[in-house]
Amino acid sequence: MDEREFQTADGQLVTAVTAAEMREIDRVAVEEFGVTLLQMMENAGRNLAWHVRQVAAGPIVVLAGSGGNGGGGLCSARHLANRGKPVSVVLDRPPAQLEGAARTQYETLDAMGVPVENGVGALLDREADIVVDALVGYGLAGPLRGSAATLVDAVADLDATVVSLDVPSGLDATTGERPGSAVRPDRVVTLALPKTGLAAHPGELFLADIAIPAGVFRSLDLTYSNPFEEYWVRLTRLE
Ligand SMILES: NC(=O)C1=CN([C@@H]2O[C@H](COP(=O)(O)OP(=O)(O)OC[C@H]3O[C@@H](n4cnc5c(N)ncnc54)[C@H](O)[C@@H]3O)[C@@H](O)[C@H]2O)[C@@H](O)CC1
Ligand SMILES: [K+]
Repeated sequence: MDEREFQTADGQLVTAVTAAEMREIDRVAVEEFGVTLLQMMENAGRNLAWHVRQVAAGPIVVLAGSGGNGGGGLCSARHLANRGKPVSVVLDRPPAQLEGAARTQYETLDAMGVPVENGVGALLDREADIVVDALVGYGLAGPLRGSAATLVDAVADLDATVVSLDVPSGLDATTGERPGSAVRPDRVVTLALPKTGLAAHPGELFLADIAIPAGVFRSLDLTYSNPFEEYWVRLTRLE
């Protein structure tokens, strides 16, 4: 497989990475370049919110897990609420079980009065023109389980436009396999570099800038030149 799996509209090649490589990029960004997770997440959430606003008007439901992916989704809910968009959140677990960055994002939403509930009943109770899928990203371990799986199965029965953050929840970011239930989104907003598992994604794919310095990629021997004129760029599979 050609590691430069994707290209921008003007033909620039963009290297795709595995989950392990992306985890290492994140680690080096934080530990060696001093970029914090919350800084990257703010860029992820702001970019994601912009894309959500492009796909439709109407009620938005953000599905969020407890990891970095969920944190990015929760951050996008803040940006959407700040613009007066009708947004609510459904978590895959009770808020008391959130930790770290996802907890930080949740507490801000709670202070803002953005509705946050958990479980599939909360999703089915809501009108959703747009579903933001931020349950699981490259941290997927095995087939989707529990409440995340139930939520993903319920999304398949909704007549809503679905935007996934980074990778569709349930999809293996490296191989593209679906070991169990998985979201089938209309649009994916992937972060920093596309993931190898997105090669077969049939919908729209956008790459969002989370402001990782080029030196991070180069220190890991990845071919990289900044593809961003704005804060995101459309990608297509390299034929
Ligand atoms: N630079 C970074 O590190 C950033 C990462 N971000 C996002 O964070 C993600 C990586 O974060 P994490 O490493 O925390 O991992 P994830 O958030 O991708 O996955 C961890 C979460 O998924 C759940 N999970 C994993 N496997 C599951 C399964 N089989 N069934 C049900 N639930 C399952 C875990 O319980 C946990 O809630 C990326 O995909 C990216 O979208 C962004 O939010 C911003 C910046
Ligand atoms: K996701």
